[in-house]
Order: sequence, then structure tokens, then C-alpha cells
Amino acid sequence: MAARVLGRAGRLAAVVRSSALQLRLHGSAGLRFGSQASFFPPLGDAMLPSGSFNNHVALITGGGTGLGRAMTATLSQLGAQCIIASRKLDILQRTAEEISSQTGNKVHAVQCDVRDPQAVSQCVDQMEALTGLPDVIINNAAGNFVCPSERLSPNAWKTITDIVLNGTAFVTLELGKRLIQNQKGASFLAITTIYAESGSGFVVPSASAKAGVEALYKSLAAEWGRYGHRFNIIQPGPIRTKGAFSRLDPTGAFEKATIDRIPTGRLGTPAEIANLAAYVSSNYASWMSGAVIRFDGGEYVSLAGEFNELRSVTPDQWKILEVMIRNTKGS
Ligand SMILES: CCCCCCCCCCC/C=C\C=C\C(=O)SCCNC(=O)CCNC(=O)[C@H](O)C(C)(C)COP(=O)(O)OP(=O)(O)OC[C@H]1O[C@@H](n2cnc3c(N)ncnc32)[C@H](O)[C@@H]1OP(=O)(O)O
Ligand SMILES: NC(=O)C1=CN([C@@H]2O[C@H](COP(=O)(O)OP(=O)(O)OC[C@H]3O[C@@H](n4cnc5c(N)ncnc54)[C@H](OP(=O)(O)O)[C@@H]3O)[C@@H](O)[C@H]2O)C=CC1
Repeated sequence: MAARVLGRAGRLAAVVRSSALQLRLHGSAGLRFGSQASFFPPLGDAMLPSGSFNNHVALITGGGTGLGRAMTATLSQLGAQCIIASRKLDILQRTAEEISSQTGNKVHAVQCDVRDPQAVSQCVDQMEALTGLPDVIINNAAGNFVCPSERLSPNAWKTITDIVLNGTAFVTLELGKRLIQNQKGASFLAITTIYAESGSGFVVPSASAKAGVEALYKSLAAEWGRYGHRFNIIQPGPIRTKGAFSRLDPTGAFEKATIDRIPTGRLGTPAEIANLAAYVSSNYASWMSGAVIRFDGGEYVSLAGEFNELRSVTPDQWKILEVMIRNTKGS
């Protein structure tokens, strides 16, 4: 009997040793479970009741492309009159026409480089003439590229921080002052990123500027509630847009690894973030201010936990690891 038990233990120990070696040699390659993305299908329809933004005016910076375009489309579909502002007027005009023709609601295109406070002031003048002051302001415009920090010129640093931090501040302060003067409330939303919180190498100007935007919005949430202003932040995880992916993963080499570390097994979609932005900007969220909403399929926590790599250990490997752990005596 004892010999039988010892024999089994010996065989088990041999399996443990060989499997542990396999694990060390090959990691978990080929041992992944099937994609879990099918559990988390993205829905594309506008989530709020139709007419939720009737008689509302929304300004979306960078609204001609990518996520800004998707937010504009959703707000417009829900009844808002939108103004989209960025540098490239031709792109803005094309987007405005396409969205207007689909929703039946007017979308205005206004050229504006948010780095230039005078241009921002003129943009707001133009907006006042077209629609009056806005009820919803979405600071979405941004610039970014991956680059080792030792290769950054002073102008590269300035370019990104000017668009992201100064641009957001110029738009927010210009509109805030005029809204306060007119005793008009508004919802301000800033689009940042998950690494605004953690920091990240290779996108250091963007990380620094987005962290600044978060501090700006949290501070104003505290200060300007008394004027009827709400300030919230959405931190998106990876969502495919030409603007982001062409500058952050130009060869596409990192996309699979990115998806693999997202617990929901897929990238986000523009329509999903547009629904969240619409909710946060709507009167349904009138008690929400100073909020930082991470919207990333779980990527941030997945990157943060040092044991999360153990997801790729199979049930059979777990049996072996458990035996090894239980068999450890002493320290
Ligand atoms: C492990 C990898 C994982 C990859 C994952 C896949 C993707 C994950 C997505 C997750 C995304 C998370 C956050 C995203 C945040 C974003 O903001 S994405 C939005 C990006 N969109 C844009 O950037 C659109 C607008 N961008 C632009 O217009 C330009 O790119 C630019 C440069 C920001 C501004 O244009 P412009 O004013 O014309 O500026 P330039 O004159 O061209 O340049 C100014 C200075 O900057 C230097 N520069 C420019 N490009 C680079 C580069 N690639 N590397 C180094 N330096 C650069 C340029 O030389 C100028 O400096 P000098 O005058 O000194 O030469
Ligand atoms: N896609 C993603 O995975 C993620 C995106 N984000 C954030 O989402 C937002 C939208 O990004 P995304 O849609 O992906 O990328 P895009 O490149 O499509 O959007 C950036 C927009 O900013 C505008 N813009 C850039 N510089 C200026 C400027 N100086 N003045 C005015 N407008 C400017 C651009 O228009 P123009 O060139 O006409 O000026 C463009 O429309 C950004 O804030 C980005 O940081 C955050 C995390 C993840």
C-alpha cells in the first residue's frame, strides 16, 4: 500500500518536474482559452431615448474624425445641434454634411486650432452667432505619437502638450467665462486615456498632458458647480481609429498583444464610447460631476496586477502547481 502511494507520488513528481520545465521553456504559448469576446458583443444603437438632446447645443473638439465623429453622430441622432471644431475645415465639413443628412439635425463645422487662444475665442464668437452658447462641451481633440523620450525635441513636447492640455484649458476657460457671464449651466467632458493615471513610457508628453487635463477637470468640478457646470472625464482604452493607431502602432505589430491583455477580449468601438459620452453629457447624469470613468474592457487592471499572466495556466497545469505548492515544506 505504502509502496503504491509512494509510486504514485513519484510518478506525479516526475510529471510535475517535466510540466514545470515545459512551463519555464515555452511559457503558455498555445495554451490560451478561446476568445471571450463573444461574451461581450458591442451594441451600436444610441442608448438614450430619442430626443434626449432636443434643444441642446453641443461643441465637440476634434469632432471631424474618430471618436469625436462618433460622439457627434450619436448626439446629433439624439436631437442635439452640434458644432465640430478642429484644424482641417474640409474634413469637418464632410463629416458635418454626412451626419446632418443622416440625422436631420444641423451640424456646424468651425475651423479652430485649440493651441491658439485667439482662435479659440473666435471659434466661440462664431458659435455664439450660429447656435448660442453650448449646453455640452466635449474636449476630445488631441495629438500623440509613440517616441522614445530621448528623441523628443522641445517642439515635439510643446506640440502635444499644447494641443492636449493648453487646448483643453483654452476651450474650457473661454466657454466657462462666457457661460458664467450668461448664467448658463453646462456639462463639460474631457477624453483622456487610461495611462493618464499610471503614466506610460514612449508617450510621455501625452501622458503628462492628459494627467494635467484630469487635474483641471477635477479642480473645476469642485470650483464651478456653483455656476451650474459639471466636469467629467472618460479614460478610453484602445478603440481603433486611424488617428490613434497610425501614430501609436504604425505597423500593427502590437495589436494582437493589446487585445490579448484585455479581459473582454476585444477593442472598444466608437459607438460604445459615444453612448457613454452621451449619457455623461445628458441630463440623466445631472448628479455626476468630478467623475473619472475608465472605459477600457478591463485593460488597466489587467496590466496592473502582477499575477494576471497566470490566466494562461491550464486546469491541468494548475493541478501540478497546486501539488508543488502543497508539497513545499518550510520556508
Ligand atoms: C505597446 C504598443 C501598444 C500599441 C497599442 C495600439 C494602439 C493603442 C491605442 C490606445 C491609445 C491611447 C491613447 C491615445 C491617445 C491619443 O491622443 S490618440 C490621438 C492621436 N491623434 C492625433 O495625433 C491626431 C493629430 N496629430 C497630428 O496632427 C500630428 O501627429 C502632430 C505631430 C501631433 C501635430 O501635427 P503638427 O502640428 O503638424 O506638428 P509637426 O510640425 O508635424 O510636429 C511638431 C513637432 O513634433 C515632432 N514630431 C512629429 N512627429 C514625431 C514623431 N513621430 N516622432 C518624434 N517627433 C515627432 C516634429 O518633428 C516637430 O518637432 P521639431 O519642430 O522639433 O522637428
Ligand atoms: N482611439 C483610442 O484608442 C483612444 C483615443 N483616446 C482619445 O480619444 C480622443 C480622440 O482620439 P481619436 O479619435 O482616436 O483620434 P483622432 O486623431 O481621430 O482625433 C483627434 C482629433 O483632434 C483634432 N486635433 C488635433 N490637433 C488639433 C488642434 N491643434 N486643434 C484642434 N483640433 C485638433 C484632429 O482634427 P484636425 O486634424 O482636423 O485638427 C482630430 O479630429 C483623443 O482625446 C485621444 O487622446 C484616448 C484613448 C484611446
